[in-house]
Amino acid sequence: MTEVGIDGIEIWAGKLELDLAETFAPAQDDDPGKYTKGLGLYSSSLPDVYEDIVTMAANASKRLLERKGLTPDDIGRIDVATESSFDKSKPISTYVAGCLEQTFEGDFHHANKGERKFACVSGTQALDDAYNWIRAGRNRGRKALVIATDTALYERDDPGEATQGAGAVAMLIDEDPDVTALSDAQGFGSADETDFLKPNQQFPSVDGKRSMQVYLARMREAMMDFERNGGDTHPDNFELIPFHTPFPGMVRKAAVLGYRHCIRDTEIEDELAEEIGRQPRPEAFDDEEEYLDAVKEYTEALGETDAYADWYERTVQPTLAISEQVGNWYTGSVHIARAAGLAEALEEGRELSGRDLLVASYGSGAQAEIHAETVQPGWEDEIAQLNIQEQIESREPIDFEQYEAIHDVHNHDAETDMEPLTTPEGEFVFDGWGRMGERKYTYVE
Ligand SMILES: CC(C)(COP(=O)([O-])OP(=O)([O-])OC[C@H]1O[C@@H](n2cnc3c(N)ncnc32)[C@H](O)[C@@H]1OP(=O)([O-])[O-])[C@@H](O)C(=O)NCCC(=O)NCCSC(=O)C[C@@](C)(O)CC(=O)[O-]
Repeated sequence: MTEVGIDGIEIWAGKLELDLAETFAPAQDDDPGKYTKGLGLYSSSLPDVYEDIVTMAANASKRLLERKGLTPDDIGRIDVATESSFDKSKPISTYVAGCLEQTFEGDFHHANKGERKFACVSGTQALDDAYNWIRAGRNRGRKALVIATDTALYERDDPGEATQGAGAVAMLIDEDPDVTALSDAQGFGSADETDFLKPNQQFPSVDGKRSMQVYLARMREAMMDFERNGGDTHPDNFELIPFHTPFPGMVRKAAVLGYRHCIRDTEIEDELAEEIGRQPRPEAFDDEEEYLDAVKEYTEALGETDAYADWYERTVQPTLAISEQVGNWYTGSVHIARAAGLAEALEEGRELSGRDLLVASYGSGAQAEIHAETVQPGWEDEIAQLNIQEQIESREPIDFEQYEAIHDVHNHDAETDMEPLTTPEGEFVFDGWGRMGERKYTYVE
């Protein structure tokens, strides 16, 4: 059967840079180590005055379509995943198509457009929808444009403020893809949770500590479902494991638990037995608390082993290279983790073609999804085109006062007037309001 998957990726980062250790930590009276060592974050990317989820999505998409030599006629679907939508009826994909039609010949009038919502996991769900549409043979030779775009802002002084970020990831989904082919096997872990939600409000209500527990619980469920579904989870069989990355510290916590789960009853557990013993099994304990204490002790010891450190260094650490500089991009987060991992692998000259990735997506509320992807022969050329590191380096650093003002600019309830801090060039910009309250966009040469 023809492979279906990601044929191209482009990333657009918000143009402003808030340095967490140098600028944010002192203003919050915090030790910088909380951000850099604890959360694993160095800076956040934030949108300038003229940027929003539409401009970032349209700018990433324009670059992707141009690079792939495509016209609107080649696109049969535009799916946008976001949890920062400003419109409860008109999907963001229509705004994005409107932008692109300003610069491309033709239009997207025959493309099916929509918007996906399930917190951060909706980026992966949109990918899934596109995959299923092509697999069902309803695409008539056309490709799907899947975009994950968010401005992840929290209420000022919410603990989540440290993890903010803004950016978009545009992905082209097609037959015979150049980057990765998606597998059919999937695992889900899904439950009605109230850990992070936005009931008719722009900024989330968050129970941060609980959200971390829910993330871990749903990931575990998804992993077990994936295994029941025939999915292979032997840790040595994956070159990279991109996780949803609200902040790298969260992934550090998930990775050691995942590794413990996946080495159980494998030769890796046997080889480590001499050093740290075998994993505690519940049947060996009369008391659940004693069992859980033993598991905690084993996990801490496992995290200190060379076997774990080598595995983490090879499969997980490379996926964090973008997130640690840009923060949480919600729906785009796991997709920048994939791109970061592939970009690091390319730089190191790793041969990944034909090898597998295990992709672990998550959205609060809450649902985790796990699937495998196989890296395709064209991945090196595709990944070499990414310019996200240049974007990160050329962001405009902002001081705390500017940060406070820019947070207000993007706060739907605040009235503020601020001059942009950067000058747009060759990109779509927000250009004021239309007669029905719609946002308007224009292309700046
Ligand atoms: C995550 C919290 C709760 C943390 O906020 P907090 O409570 O202010 O931070 P903390 O005090 O727990 O410190 C964070 C870590 O830094 C350490 N630390 C402290 N000081 C230092 C120091 N000097 N030197 C070194 N380390 C230091 C500290 O020990 C801790 O590490 P841990 O104990 O957890 O390993 C907050 O940022 C938050 O509420 N974030 C938003 C929610 C979130 O990101 N949850 C993640 C899971 S849910 C998810 O991923 C879904 C999401 C959020 O993306 C939304 C969606 O799906 O739509």
